[in-house]
Amino acid sequence: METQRYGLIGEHLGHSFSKSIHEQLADYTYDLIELAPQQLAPFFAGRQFAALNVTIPYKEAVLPLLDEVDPRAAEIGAVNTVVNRGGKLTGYNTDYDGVDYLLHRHGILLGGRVVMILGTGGTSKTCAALARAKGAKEVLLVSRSGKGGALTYHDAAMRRDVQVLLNTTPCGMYPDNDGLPMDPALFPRLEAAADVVYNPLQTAFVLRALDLGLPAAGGLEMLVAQAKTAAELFLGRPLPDEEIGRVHRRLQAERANCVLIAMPGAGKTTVGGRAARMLGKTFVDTDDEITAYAGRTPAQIIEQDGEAAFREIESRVIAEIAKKGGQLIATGGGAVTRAENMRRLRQNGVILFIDRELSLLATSGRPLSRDFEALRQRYIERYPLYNRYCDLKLDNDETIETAARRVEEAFYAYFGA
Ligand SMILES: Nc1ncnc2c1ncn2[C@@H]1O[C@H](COP(=O)(O)OP(=O)(O)O)[C@@H](O)[C@H]1O
Ligand SMILES: O=C(O)C1=C[C@@H](OP(=O)(O)O)[C@@H](O)[C@H](O)C1
Ligand SMILES: [Mg+2]
Repeated sequence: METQRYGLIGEHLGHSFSKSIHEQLADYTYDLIELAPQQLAPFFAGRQFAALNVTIPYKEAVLPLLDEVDPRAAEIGAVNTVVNRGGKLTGYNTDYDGVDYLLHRHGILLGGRVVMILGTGGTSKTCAALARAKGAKEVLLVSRSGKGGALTYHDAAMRRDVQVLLNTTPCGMYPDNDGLPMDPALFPRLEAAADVVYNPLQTAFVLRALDLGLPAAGGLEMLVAQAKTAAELFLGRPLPDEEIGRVHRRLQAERANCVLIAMPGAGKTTVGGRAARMLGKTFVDTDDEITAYAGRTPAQIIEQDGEAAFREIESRVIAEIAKKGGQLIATGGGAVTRAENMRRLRQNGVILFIDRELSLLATSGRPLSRDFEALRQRYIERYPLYNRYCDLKLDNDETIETAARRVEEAFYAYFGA
């Protein structure tokens, strides 16, 4: 019975999406199997599994424990998939297929290009093998130490000819969400960038490249694509390529935050609470979180310490909230006044502007909306910001229920889920 077991081995698997992905792709049960380093060899010797995925820190360590290694995995020197066929263990590297899919999907070409790869670990080797196979003009590796033929970050920044930039380091990964391994803007000939990090959904690195108008992609599609190839090896039969898109869209809709922006009194809190229930998301109101953090309401902070002090606290609180996924976030009306807030909220979120006419905006309990002229002035200042930062815009000009339904529909439509 035990040899029917499927799953993922690694040291710490708490946050892994692999169980959800595999169980959407196939009908086996997929276990997350945490192993301490000394458990690895006995686990393999026992052979009590049908097939496995392997993650950090065991992708290289499993090599000597296998009977056979697929030539590509051997070339890369890392295995992420093991299949047990009648007691004989064969290792594969489907991360390669995952990166290949990701780049192809986003139209990122490596052939004839100068490709720079940040990091020198297992995924870096996978990307380098792919770049060579695609006929890259040059493959540059970058590491902090600059050992083993890699460039240091300092020297890497001098290379004006880089055309494709790939991040394989954990820089920018949760909870280091502000981390930027390298600024894509340093490279005048850059055509595209990709990041293998998938939490957040769009790293600071990916967002920076997108802001430069370049094609750029985060690692979630790669994760799904490598799982699809692994599932094919597990099952011994092909799965349709469309499965990758289907699972990816669902996973995105599940993980992404739905972020509401709008003028104070436009209905972010009220509509958001209802839309959160419809979307099955955790409702988070940044003003409530500020109250919990500071022990005073936003109105009290503004009255006692002024608006600037409030904005500081608001940014700190938003930075923490924005790191997590699966939430509906109702912001305060002034969140858009700081670009850093919106940059952080974008990492995991889709931004929805729920527009409500100036004359309909609620004003009670809002110190900044006390006199109409002040409110009108803010409306004029902020209206372009809500438009600039939103991915989607909808009107809150009927009932609260209707607005909530519009939020739900727009959010799913955004992901095609
Ligand atoms: N479509 C709507 N119809 C009627 N009242 C609404 C509508 N949208 C919002 N409101 C009301 O406006 C007030 C302000 O809403 P709130 O959610 O607190 O706004 P915000 O969080 O954007 O400041 C609440 O009393 C809410 O019930
Ligand atoms: O617009 C603003 O500057 C503010 C809006 C309020 O939130 P709501 O938009 O939910 O009213 C609250 O964050 C604070 O009073 C400041
Ligand atoms: Mg509110």
